[in-house]
Amino acid sequence: MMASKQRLKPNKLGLSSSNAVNSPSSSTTSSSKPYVETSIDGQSSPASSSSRSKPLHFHPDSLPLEADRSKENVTVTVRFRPLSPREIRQGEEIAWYADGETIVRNEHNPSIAYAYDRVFGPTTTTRHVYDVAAQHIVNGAMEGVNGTIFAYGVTSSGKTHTMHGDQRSPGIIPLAVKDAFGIIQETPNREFLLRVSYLEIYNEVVNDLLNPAGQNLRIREDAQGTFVEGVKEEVVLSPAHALSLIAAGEEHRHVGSTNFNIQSSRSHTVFTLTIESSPFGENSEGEAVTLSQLNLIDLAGSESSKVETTGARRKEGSYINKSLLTLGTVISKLTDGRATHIPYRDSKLTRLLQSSLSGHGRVSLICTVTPSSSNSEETHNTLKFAHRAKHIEIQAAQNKIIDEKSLIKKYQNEIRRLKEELDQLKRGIVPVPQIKDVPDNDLVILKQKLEDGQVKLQSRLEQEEEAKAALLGRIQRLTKLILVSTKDSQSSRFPHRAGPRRRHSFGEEELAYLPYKRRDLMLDDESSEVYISTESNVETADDVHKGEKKSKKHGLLNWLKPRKRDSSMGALVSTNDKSSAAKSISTSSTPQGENCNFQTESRHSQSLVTESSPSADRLSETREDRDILGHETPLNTSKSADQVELLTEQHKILSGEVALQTSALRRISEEAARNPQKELLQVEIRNLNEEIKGKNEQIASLEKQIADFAMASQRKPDFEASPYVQSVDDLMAQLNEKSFELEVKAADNRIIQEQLDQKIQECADLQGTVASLKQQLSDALEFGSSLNTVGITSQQVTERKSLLAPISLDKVNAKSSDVNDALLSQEKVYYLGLLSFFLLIRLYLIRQKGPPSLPKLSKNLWQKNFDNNNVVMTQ
Ligand SMILES: Nc1ncnc2c1ncn2[C@@H]1O[C@H](COP(=O)(O)OP(=O)(O)OP(=O)(O)O)[C@@H](O)[C@H]1O
Repeated sequence: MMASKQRLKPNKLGLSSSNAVNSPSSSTTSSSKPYVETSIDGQSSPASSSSRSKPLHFHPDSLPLEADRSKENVTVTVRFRPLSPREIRQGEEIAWYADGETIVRNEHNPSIAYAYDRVFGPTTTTRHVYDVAAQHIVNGAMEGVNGTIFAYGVTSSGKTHTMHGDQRSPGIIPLAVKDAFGIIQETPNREFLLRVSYLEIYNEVVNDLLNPAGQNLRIREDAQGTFVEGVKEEVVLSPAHALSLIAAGEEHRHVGSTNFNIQSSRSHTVFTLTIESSPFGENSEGEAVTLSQLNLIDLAGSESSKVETTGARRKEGSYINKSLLTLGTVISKLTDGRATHIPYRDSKLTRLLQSSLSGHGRVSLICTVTPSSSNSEETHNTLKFAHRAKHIEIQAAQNKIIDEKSLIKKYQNEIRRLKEELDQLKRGIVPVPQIKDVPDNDLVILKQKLEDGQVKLQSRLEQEEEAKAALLGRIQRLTKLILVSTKDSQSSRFPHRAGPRRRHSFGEEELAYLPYKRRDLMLDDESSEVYISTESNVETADDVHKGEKKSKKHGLLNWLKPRKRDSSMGALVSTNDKSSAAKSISTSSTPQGENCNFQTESRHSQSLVTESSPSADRLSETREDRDILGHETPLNTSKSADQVELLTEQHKILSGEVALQTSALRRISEEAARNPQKELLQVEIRNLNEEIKGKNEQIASLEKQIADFAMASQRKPDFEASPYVQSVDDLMAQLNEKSFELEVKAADNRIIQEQLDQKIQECADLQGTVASLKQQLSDALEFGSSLNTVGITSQQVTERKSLLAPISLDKVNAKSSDVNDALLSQEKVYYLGLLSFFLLIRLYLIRQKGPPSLPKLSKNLWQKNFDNNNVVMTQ
């Protein structure tokens, strides 16, 4: 309908539609053609004001570090959507139409017309809109120039369709994300770090869509402009990764049903891609970093007072209208040379867009409009808004580099520092002193030394291994975040991306993050096919389908390899080395991915990597895998850990996908329950169920692989080849040898020790005997007084006592043989003394009583003997 309308109304100015542009440069120059028709508000058309836009080419090497400012205007385009089934049924007429490529004209009053950089009719595909209205902004952002693209229009005019799109027609956001990664792929001489944030402004409150805890965030300002404090930023590694984050964020976005749109956006969303890049390769150290932001904004739609809303919807609507009104005022003031105060602070939206609107980056405004007569007034307001915006001048400049703010610099520095630490650690492994030189005479000391050495060595090795593993892990994690092209910068045929860029079709896993059919659920939308009936849309669907077919099982999740490892991390594999086929693991996380089984791939055709075919993507994956699995790389020490990390990463992503699809399934099932007649929903449910099943199978397979890796790495340590391991091996051999010698000597030692123990025991026994004898002696001495009578003086007793003085156990222990000798001689003396003592007592008793049987003669003789004996004893 609209298409035919457009044909019926040829361009009055003869602007041929063959001028259709495919490049941003032509898009901005297209409006330089004179167009003097006066618009309804009496202003001259803004068409000519954009002529200062310059074509953009990406020459990373020639990027000036200082700002290269040139004046240009906001790119303003208008996109018509087709009449909706409801509007058709209600017999709505067309009130506005696209007259050629740059003019919007009023059907009822043809003199009312506005010119823009480009006007897209209802049959135009989002891809085409992207090429004209967005690609140059994305290019600029990748060069270091901030960019903002936003869709503005009344409710249900097609903003979300344009910015997000669905699986059949991906929107500006997924296309921009895809393009950003495509640019990295084709820029081998720079390395990039990409991170994303996603927030919404709902009822004048800023919420973080990537972090449900981040509610009511504050907008702050610093030298670089306004920013949201505490918003979560995620480093992204692939288009699918970024899109999965958006999809997850969308789950938290406020949407609600209105009279016009069953899924109307009730909040403005801002998706920000922060891009850092620095030269890559030799001698790039210390080079400057560019940092820029690409803001992709899906505004909530302004609502006409005719819309019957109540309660929460009305409140939301008034917040939405107020913020859009402020946006309009800000834009008016910006274009009014006399305005002194720009009311950015009057709404969160304008406050957030302050840097962009005040001319510090490129801006593309895509105004979505409906042709229907019932919305004629709102459409006219949108057109006037777009008209005003066209006058905003911008001075886009490449961002100055602020090192402290640059994450890529921080990571690069940290990687460098960690590598130095790692080198130091490697150098620090010195062989332990040669224990052969230790004299053998002191067995105990030797044994002690060896034991100490063994313990120390063991703990030192453990510590060093832990430190090394931690360092390597950190280096790898950081390195993975920095993206570089899989192209060889030396051999690249296009060292500086010039000419038309290849177009990357969407792989299935990227599409998986887009709604199957996002918002074709307009009220009374009976035939969802109405919107895809135009030839261009069919073409898109075909494109996508072809893309799907081509990239089936060869998704682009790991489309780019993370930064190549440099020599200290492990040399890059020679991609031309056909001889060494490497075992590779599929890193695809496509729903129909190949279960990550090992497969052999020859490492040929580096050039293929530069092609856009999914197989090329596949090759880049393979190359990454080789780096990780790398039989060639000295990073063997961590390959298993890497693989497990990779598989775990895939596991996480797949689990995320399953969670998302499960929630989509829930929503669609609810919808199907409400509309049982809609067969399409049933088909969708079946498809989703199958996909979820397939992914669950993949998850199970990944889990198995992770477990297998864990077991394999336990069985086979990876340290075999390193010099570190060799020195450890030498030490262990030495240690074993010495341990054996020690065993032998320890056995001898044990025997000697046993003998010694025996002697000590004997001495102890003797000492016991001595003690008991001493006791007896002291008992006997209690008879001291009576001893005097037999002629033994106390001095004599003392002398004898000293003869029997206690024998120190310590002395015995120190010199056991001497002690034994001494004891023996002391024993003799002691026993003699004792014997004499008993004899004396006996004599004394005999003398007192006399033996009853002794004859007198004998008695005298005994007395004589006693006297003699007494003389002997006293002498
Ligand atoms: N160019 C288009 N081609 C086909 N269908 C479109 C187009 N633009 C919008 N639609 C359809 O129109 C409906 C409303 O679009 P959409 O939800 O994108 O509007 P919106 O401006 O974002 O609305 P709101 O402000 O209420 O969120 C959707 O069903 C969408 O699929």
